[in-house]
Amino acid sequence: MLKPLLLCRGLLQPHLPHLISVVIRSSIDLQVTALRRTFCSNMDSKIALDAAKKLAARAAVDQWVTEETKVVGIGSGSTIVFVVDRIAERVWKEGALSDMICVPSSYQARKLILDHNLTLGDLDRNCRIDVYIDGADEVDSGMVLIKGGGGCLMQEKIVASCAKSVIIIADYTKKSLRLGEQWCKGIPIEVAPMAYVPIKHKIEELFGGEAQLRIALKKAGPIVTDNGNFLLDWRFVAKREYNWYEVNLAISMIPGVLETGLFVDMATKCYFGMADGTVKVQSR
Ligand SMILES: O=C[C@H](O)[C@H](O)[C@H](O)COP(=O)(O)O
Repeated sequence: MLKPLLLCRGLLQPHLPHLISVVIRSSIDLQVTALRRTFCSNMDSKIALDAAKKLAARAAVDQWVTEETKVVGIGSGSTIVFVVDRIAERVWKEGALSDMICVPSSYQARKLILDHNLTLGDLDRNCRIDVYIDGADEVDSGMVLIKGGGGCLMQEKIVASCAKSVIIIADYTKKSLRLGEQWCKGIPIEVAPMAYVPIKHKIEELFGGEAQLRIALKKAGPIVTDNGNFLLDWRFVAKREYNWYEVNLAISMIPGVLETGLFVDMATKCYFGMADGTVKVQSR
């Protein structure tokens, strides 16, 4: 029994370095193929999602930004980029909307407006907004929104509150029946930095779940919003029935809370770009 084994070892020994390198190489090849596949499927889904966002943005702008629109509020995030692109196309290629003013809801929105050579406004001079357009992280069947996934919510809510109509644009992954079905990162809450610990405990005591300070990826420490504040992401209890109007009110009343990412009774219509190339419109 031992003899054939020893014989086999003796035969294999000179080839061992080559065999080891073949095994390592094929394992690396397998990993590279797996990575390439993940990258390609991520790219595919990014392309599909961007196409859906673009569809929704175009439909919303074409329907809501007309010659009668004098002031438009510009939201923040990745979807709003397609909105500003379409507005700029209408202004610069189609010669439309010549005296329309854009009011930003964030540093990013301000930059988008300036980069597209659109007219920049502000709430001091333009506090009556015809239409506010923005993205959302999730929209439930009652059109309650979660916003702030990208760190912007306070200025968004302020600008939206000055608008006659609030139009939400999103890809199909944002549409859900209940909050938390699609968006699992929690409800963002903007808080005064000195108060984030007591606020965290109060929210958890009142409504369960866990509120976590949002930590920056490329900076040691927390994310700081455009307004110099911190963000808590409150992961609520998925199975619990919440009355979002009351939850929003109660959290807003906690000293140090500056704004919540819960937008209740604000959206007029939501435009969802769907995977099949259509646009679904949801009304309140
Ligand atoms: O903080 C960001 C804003 O509330 C965005 O509007 C929201 O996160 C949706 O962003 P996106 O269009 O990138 O999905």
